[in-house]
Amino acid sequence: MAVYTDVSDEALTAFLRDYDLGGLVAFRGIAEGVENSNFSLRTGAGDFILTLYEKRVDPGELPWFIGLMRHLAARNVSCPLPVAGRDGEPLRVLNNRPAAITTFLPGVWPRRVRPDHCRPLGEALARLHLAGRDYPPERRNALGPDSWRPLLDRSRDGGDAVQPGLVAELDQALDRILPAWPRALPRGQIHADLFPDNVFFLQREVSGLIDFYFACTDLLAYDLAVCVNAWCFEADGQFNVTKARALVAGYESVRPLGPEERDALPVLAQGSAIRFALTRLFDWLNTPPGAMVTRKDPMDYVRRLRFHLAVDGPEGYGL
Ligand SMILES: Nc1ncnc2c1ncn2[C@@H]1O[C@H](COP(=O)(O)OP(=O)(O)O)[C@@H](O)[C@H]1O
Ligand SMILES: N[C@@H](CCOP(=O)(O)O)C(=O)O
Repeated sequence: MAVYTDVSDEALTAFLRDYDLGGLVAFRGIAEGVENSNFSLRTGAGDFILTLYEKRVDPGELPWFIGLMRHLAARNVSCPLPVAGRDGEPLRVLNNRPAAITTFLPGVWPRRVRPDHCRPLGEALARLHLAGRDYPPERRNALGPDSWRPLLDRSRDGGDAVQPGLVAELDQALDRILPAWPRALPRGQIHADLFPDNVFFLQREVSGLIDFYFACTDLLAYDLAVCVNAWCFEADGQFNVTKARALVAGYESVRPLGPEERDALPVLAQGSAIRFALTRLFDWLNTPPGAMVTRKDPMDYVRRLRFHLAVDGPEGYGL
């Protein structure tokens, strides 16, 4: 997480009076992350995470996210469990922001992804998809294909300063991706942002999945394509086929892909790459000065996009 909104000790102490968590013991902002303000919190009852929801989270949708995390946790997916206040309500307001306390998950996210992270990741992703099947409420993917051109429009003015010709390149990619986008693949609840910094490991096994605030109801195989992008490229931009094979094998050991899902992987990976290129580009141009946040380079995802646009079929991913 980042910290966009500061919280004073006094405000936090008053906030905690609505919970049965004992007194405040320690509290600090977490610099990692991009979207919301997060704090690590220790009280008499143990360790927790305090989240203040920021710009991209619609407060009206928070009950959907809270409900999904509760649903998944009840089905043995290790994810943050929202903690209710004394009135039974997990969602409150702090410093004029919607806020929630969730359980702290043990584990460490991989700073350097190895092939042996990818199989357990694939298994965990597929388990999440299966556990989400009986969570009935739907949430539209606000960062799905219909949002990509409008998102690019919002970066049209500054985009070419990041790299000359970038806006035209992204326009052309959208001209190709949008008409080819598959609409009839299996759908369900997806995480939609399962990057390494959202997956904790302990002793080579996945110990926790965090950051469900992009989760939505969309194509299950799109979630796998997000992971191909986030886990299967090296720092120098090279695609690592061994990681991709391990990721897909782990996924299929729990939920086999249909042939139409495999065939769609290239376009799903193109779409996922442009989605992250576009949000990173927007943030690159619009992050408020002084925010405790590290901007992410949109070009990392433009380079992945170029790779996927050159792939013909699932064979390009070693499948
Ligand atoms: N439930 C949790 N348990 C342990 N650490 C957490 C938890 N939630 C968040 N964190 C810490 O906060 C960091 C950023 O969280 P994240 O949800 O990715 O933020 P953002 O939504 O801003 O991207 C994580 O890398 C981790 O260090
Ligand atoms: N994963 C996204 C940014 C969202 O940040 P997260 O910390 O919520 O995962 C990216 O890398 O562009």
